[in-house]
Amino acid sequence: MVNTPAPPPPHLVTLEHDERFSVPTPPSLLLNLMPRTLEGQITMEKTPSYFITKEAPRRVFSMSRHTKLIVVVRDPVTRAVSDYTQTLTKSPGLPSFQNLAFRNATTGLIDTTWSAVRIGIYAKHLENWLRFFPLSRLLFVSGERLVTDPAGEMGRVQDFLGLKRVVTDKHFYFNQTKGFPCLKKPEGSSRPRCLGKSKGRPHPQIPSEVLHRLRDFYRPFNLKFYQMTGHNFGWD
Ligand SMILES: Nc1ncnc2c1ncn2[C@@H]1O[C@H](COP(=O)(O)OS(=O)(=O)O)[C@@H](OP(=O)(O)O)[C@H]1O
Repeated sequence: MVNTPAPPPPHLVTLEHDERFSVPTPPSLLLNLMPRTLEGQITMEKTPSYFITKEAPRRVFSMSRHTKLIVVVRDPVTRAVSDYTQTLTKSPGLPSFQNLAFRNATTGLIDTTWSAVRIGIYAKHLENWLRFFPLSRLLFVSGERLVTDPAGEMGRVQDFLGLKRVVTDKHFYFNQTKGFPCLKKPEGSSRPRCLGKSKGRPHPQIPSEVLHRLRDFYRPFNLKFYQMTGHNFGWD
């Protein structure tokens, strides 16, 4: 969520506020939580759960209708497995992925109340945002391209925010050990930096028929999402 001042000459991204694990905040409080923003600065706030929270679009709109919204999306099947992997590290006794994903294993009925499944129905969540914000206020960043072409995706982000393209190819290198792109020289440091251990973890092996069933489930929602955004993310 990016709060930009109305006349936009911004050239600087300044502050980030991560509320991932907190309850959604009402608009009046939301604004109070934001740091003061000088002209020419952009305040960024990062709360992944806002995209899927029913009340969030109205609240963000009431706070500022000029807010720009950036959503990173990846193949919902991989996303579900990634989500499961993260929960598994916190609760090692968790039932298997397929136990949680299916309401009925025999019929293959998917359990859409399981958050790891529900979050990936992007078209449904986007509908809620489009009641308040025009599509032009939203940027969808491809999680896959963020790995294969981080500078390209960051280029789109900078353009969307009306920033000069400062972050380019020369800021990234591919780290063979991590298996992901990393920053060559983060701000204020002379040493390269990759994302932490909790990003890019190996996923458990999920039976292929389970993944196949899940892929079938998501297909219509993905197609709807491509139509709504005008962007084919290539997940099918
Ligand atoms: N450069 C780089 N380094 C490491 N990981 C990368 C990178 N770019 C994207 N990814 C993918 O980001 C996934 C983690 O994202 P999260 O959704 O957990 O991030 S966040 O908590 O919302 O910030 C994480 O998912 P997992 O692979 O399931 O761990 C990665 O695949």
